[in-house]
Amino acid sequence: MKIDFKIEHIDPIGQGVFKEEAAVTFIKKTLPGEVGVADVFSKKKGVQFAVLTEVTAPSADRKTPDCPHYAQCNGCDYQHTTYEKEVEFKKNALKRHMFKFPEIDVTFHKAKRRLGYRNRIQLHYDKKKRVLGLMNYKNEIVPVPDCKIIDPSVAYELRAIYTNNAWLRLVEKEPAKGHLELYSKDNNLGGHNVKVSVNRPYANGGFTQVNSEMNEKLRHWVEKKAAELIPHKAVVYDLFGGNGNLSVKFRNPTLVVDKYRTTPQPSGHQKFYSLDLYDPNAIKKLIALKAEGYPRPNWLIIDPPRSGLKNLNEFLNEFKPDGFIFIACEATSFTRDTLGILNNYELKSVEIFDLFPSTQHFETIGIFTRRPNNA
Ligand SMILES: C[S@@+](CC[C@H](N)C(=O)[O-])C[C@H]1O[C@@H](n2cnc3c(N)ncnc32)[C@H](O)[C@@H]1O
Repeated sequence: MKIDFKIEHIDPIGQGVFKEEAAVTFIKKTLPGEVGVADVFSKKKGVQFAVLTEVTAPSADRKTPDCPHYAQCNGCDYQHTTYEKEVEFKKNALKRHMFKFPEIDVTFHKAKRRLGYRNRIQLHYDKKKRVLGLMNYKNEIVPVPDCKIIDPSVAYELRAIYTNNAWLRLVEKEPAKGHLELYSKDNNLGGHNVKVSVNRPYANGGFTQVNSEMNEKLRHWVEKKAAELIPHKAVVYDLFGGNGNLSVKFRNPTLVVDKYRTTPQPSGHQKFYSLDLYDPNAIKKLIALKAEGYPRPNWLIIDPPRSGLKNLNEFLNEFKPDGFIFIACEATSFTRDTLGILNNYELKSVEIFDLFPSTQHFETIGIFTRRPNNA
């Protein structure tokens, strides 16, 4: 069904929002004030999603995307405007989304590079259709041989596996449909050590941040904040800590907890513990560690996957940390998980780290400290 739209604003996941009395429609790759035509592909109780077909009155902020696949591919969301505008839309979307929180300024940490930063890409394949690429909104595979957000070494390998459908050889003995992942072992730091894995779990070998340059910036920022806020001898639990990335530069004794025990970086102050933090008994298991000589935490670093940590309040009620740093990959899980704890914890600052420029994603980081009445 075709509809005429006029966009009001951009939401936290990069979609243009068009409001009418009967329905709210979300349309990607549009800009505030733009008028045009879109095709509705999903509709449920006054909420619908549409794909852009024509912009009849473009915004002055619209520009030609750098990537030739942008119109078809679902991987990027902001290449139709400048990076300055992307930054503004992301910041405004978060502020609008946090309307129930105390008025607090949001500090935005921009990326130096908007393109050529990702050190990995995961592609879907279908052998029968001889197609390899990223999914579009209809779950069809769109070939992306010239993807512009991956780093040059991954881009080089990507073009090589597309040339004469070379990828078909890689999946010869594999199921008819599946996925490939190309990843730079040098973490986009200028090397050419790109590996391809076929039908292995995503981030095979353990989670690492896809944007090494911005990850470095984030790590330094967390280190600086920890030095300012966390007393020297305080114990830190780095929950959803992966390989200890965020707490690696701390001086505090730190327990890194993650379900998928990865290769820890050698670092004297960190200990590693493998635990499913979504397990209903996770808190009990953490408490039991005391008997094994792990002191209870005074501060928490919490960096969950997109699904967030719905029972954050249970962790806080049990450990009563003096404070915690919450790092959310989704603004929606940030507000959902932390809104209910504001009686006991004060939100001191909110930052955005743009680890995923050109796309809808960004990291939202809140620092919370315990209120004096929450003994
Ligand atoms: C956003 S990453 C953050 C990792 C780490 N803080 C970093 O900066 O590299 C989320 C982490 O959660 C871990 N994870 C996913 N599900 C989990 C679970 N159920 N219990 C514990 N950890 C989990 C993943 O292995 C991953 O390391």
